[in-house]
Amino acid sequence: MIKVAIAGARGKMGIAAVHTVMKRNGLELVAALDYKEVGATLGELELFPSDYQVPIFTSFEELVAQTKPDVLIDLTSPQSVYEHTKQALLHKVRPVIGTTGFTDEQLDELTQLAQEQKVGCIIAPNFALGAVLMMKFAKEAAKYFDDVEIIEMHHDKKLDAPSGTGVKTAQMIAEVRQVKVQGHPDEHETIAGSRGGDFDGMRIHSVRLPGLVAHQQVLFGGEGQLLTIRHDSLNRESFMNGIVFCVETVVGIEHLVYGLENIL
Ligand SMILES: NC(=O)C1=CN([C@@H]2O[C@H](COP(=O)(O)OP(=O)(O)OC[C@H]3O[C@@H](n4cnc5c(N)ncnc54)[C@H](OP(=O)(O)O)[C@@H]3O)[C@@H](O)[C@H]2O)C=CC1
Ligand SMILES: O=C(O)C1=N[C@H](C(=O)O)C[C@H](O)C1
Repeated sequence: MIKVAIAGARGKMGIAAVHTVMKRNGLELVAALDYKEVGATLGELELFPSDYQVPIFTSFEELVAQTKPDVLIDLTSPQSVYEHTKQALLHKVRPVIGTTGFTDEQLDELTQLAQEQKVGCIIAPNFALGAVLMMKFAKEAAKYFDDVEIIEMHHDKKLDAPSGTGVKTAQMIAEVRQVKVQGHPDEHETIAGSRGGDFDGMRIHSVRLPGLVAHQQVLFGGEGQLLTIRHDSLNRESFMNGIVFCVETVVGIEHLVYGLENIL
């Protein structure tokens, strides 16, 4: 039995993850980590059935001492995720991280820490299988098309831009594409930001609208042709198989993995 703790259990992703872990054979939800006092157990919150007698902690040290989790799933916010991941690694609790918004420096530090601690850690900018395939296909296409624009579209409650998936897509493409400044060399923005974020000359555009969940198009342009690779997550269930896969995988590794494409 893998003992799991969840940070962010009250959130959109957290609620779905709590139900997923509670129902999954071989996983046991032993604790929730919150930053404010919201109740003694998840079952006391209106969000969950009353028989979800999972204790809620605001102190990670107490959570570890009392419930001894094997894995911490983090689905919180860009502000808290780095510290949660670091604390988990220091306590030898394996992090499975869905929260996005890491800086490159933070990823480097956590990679090093996981190595030193010999503790498995998975940071997955996107848990949905289709999104991982979209990124892989985009990397393949970029070998042949070096003009590319990424359009990521999310619900309007999202805190970080560009999305973790948008950044990861650009990073994967950059592994096979030379830096190239796109568009007209003399182009000029009459409204700042019109051409999107610049990643090695690729442009990333972030759309935020109520009604959206998580969507991305990667557009490649060539002489007389366009190639569009698109993925849509229509609900948060689309991420749950990936979370379970990561929890079951992270207990068998001793280093940090950034991106599901490296372990699928
Ligand atoms: N990797 C993937 O496949 C996916 C990743 N995500 C990412 O997951 C994260 C969460 O997304 P989502 O569920 O939509 O966001 P929500 O805002 O719905 O949920 C986040 C939850 O975390 C809580 N929270 C904030 N800070 C802390 C903290 N320090 N400790 C414990 N809980 C905390 C919030 O509480 P409160 O509101 O009271 O502050 C909230 O309940 C985002 O970074 C998002 O980008 C989302 C979907 C898929
Ligand atoms: O905030 C979200 O919703 C999502 N966040 C992740 C990201 O930033 O890429 C994954 C998915 O796109 C949903």
